[in-house]
Amino acid sequence: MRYLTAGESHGKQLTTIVEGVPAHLQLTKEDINESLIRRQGGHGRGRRMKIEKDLVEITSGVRHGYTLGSPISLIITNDDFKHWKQIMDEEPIESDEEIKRQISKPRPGHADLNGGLKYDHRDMRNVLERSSARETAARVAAGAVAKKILKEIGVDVVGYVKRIYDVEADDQPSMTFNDKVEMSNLSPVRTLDSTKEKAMMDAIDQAKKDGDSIGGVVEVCVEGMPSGIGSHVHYDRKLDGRIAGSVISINAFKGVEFGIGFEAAERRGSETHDEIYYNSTDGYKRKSNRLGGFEGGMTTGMPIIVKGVMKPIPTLYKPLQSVDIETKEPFEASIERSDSCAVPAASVVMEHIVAWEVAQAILDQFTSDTINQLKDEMKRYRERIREF
Ligand SMILES: Cc1cc2nc3c(=O)[nH]c(=O)nc-3n(C[C@H](O)[C@H](O)[C@H](O)COP(=O)(O)O)c2cc1C
Ligand SMILES: C=C(O[C@@H]1CC(C(=O)O)=C[C@@H](OP(=O)(O)O)[C@H]1O)C(=O)O
Repeated sequence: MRYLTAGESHGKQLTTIVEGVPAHLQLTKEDINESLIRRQGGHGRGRRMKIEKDLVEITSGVRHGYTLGSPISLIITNDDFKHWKQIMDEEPIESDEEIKRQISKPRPGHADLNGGLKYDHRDMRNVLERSSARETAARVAAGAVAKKILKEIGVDVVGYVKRIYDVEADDQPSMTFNDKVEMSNLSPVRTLDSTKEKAMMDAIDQAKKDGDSIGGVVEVCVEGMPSGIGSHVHYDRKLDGRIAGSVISINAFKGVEFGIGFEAAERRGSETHDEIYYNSTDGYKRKSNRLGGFEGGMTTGMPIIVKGVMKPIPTLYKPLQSVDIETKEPFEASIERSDSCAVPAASVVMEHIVAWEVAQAILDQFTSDTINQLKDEMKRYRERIREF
């Protein structure tokens, strides 16, 4: 299974093409819209999210509510396009006024300067339109399809906010999967403790008031995975590696860890590894899950627990220093609108990105022309490893 996305932030639409989805999977636009709407939520978003109402149109690959096995194309319209028609027009530039609107002032923390240098775009709008995290809506649409496949084989994925700036969400060892699902319902930030929710929102509001921005940590949990998904035999088949790369590819994500992650550096081996036991009902199990569900690039059968850290949003009302590429003179970047914190929204993005990687690894491993073939193969595999 693979996917491609296309679309500029203020262009007409975002397009996702998903290829390799098993036939006969029940899929409606509502399945995808639920995810898209969640991604638009969260405290700290700017004015753009008031303009957009992300709803998908399925234009191929699905008929009468079921996948055909052919490529699925998904369209999300940018409602803001109506305000940008002239700026985003594909026709050649005609007026001097349009030339004057070109962006020659790269913003620190964005792709503007590097992309301008690489692609020889002196109008850096040609870079920022595609580097914008607007693209994550298209990726969430693909992830929503992946989540539908996973649901059929008893695998659930959920993402939630773990930390915003200096406020850590509760980390109760007794936290159930349902608690995590509860935390994933942004309203507009969700933790199990309303005082923490308020503290997170206060931190976001304070940063905004100061003309600044803040980041945080997102956690994703995958339940219901059998052991042995992924592979140790080649670097690019290691599922933890694929997930890590994919998480870092989310705009503004700077770090990733599985289970105890970086804390492993401060622990002894006896306090790090997950001991194995066996019982005939469950097969091979672990007494702990410190390594977040991975050994040797393959799943251990314990929940996958993966965290990603998001840097503070780079566009600030309190401007940062940069250089105008036309005059080579310093300037201070001023802005019209921006998110001040997008960690809650990013928790939805990361959930869908992890779901995609997990589903893709499963489809690589099992025959999956039809969803029933996949279900049968997974069932047989689960039985085999239980008795192994
Ligand atoms: C959901 C989401 C929303 C974002 N919103 C903004 C924003 O409003 N303003 C901004 O400057 N950056 C925003 N970003 C971050 C930038 O897209 C990102 O920092 C930039 O593309 C550079 O990529 P890099 O940080 O990965 O190097 C957002 C990121 C995500 C995931
Ligand atoms: C549009 C989305 O996020 C955008 C991501 C983004 C950026 O620079 O990454 C900048 C902002 O866009 P604009 O400049 O149009 O206000 C965000 O709103 C979205 O998440 O759908």
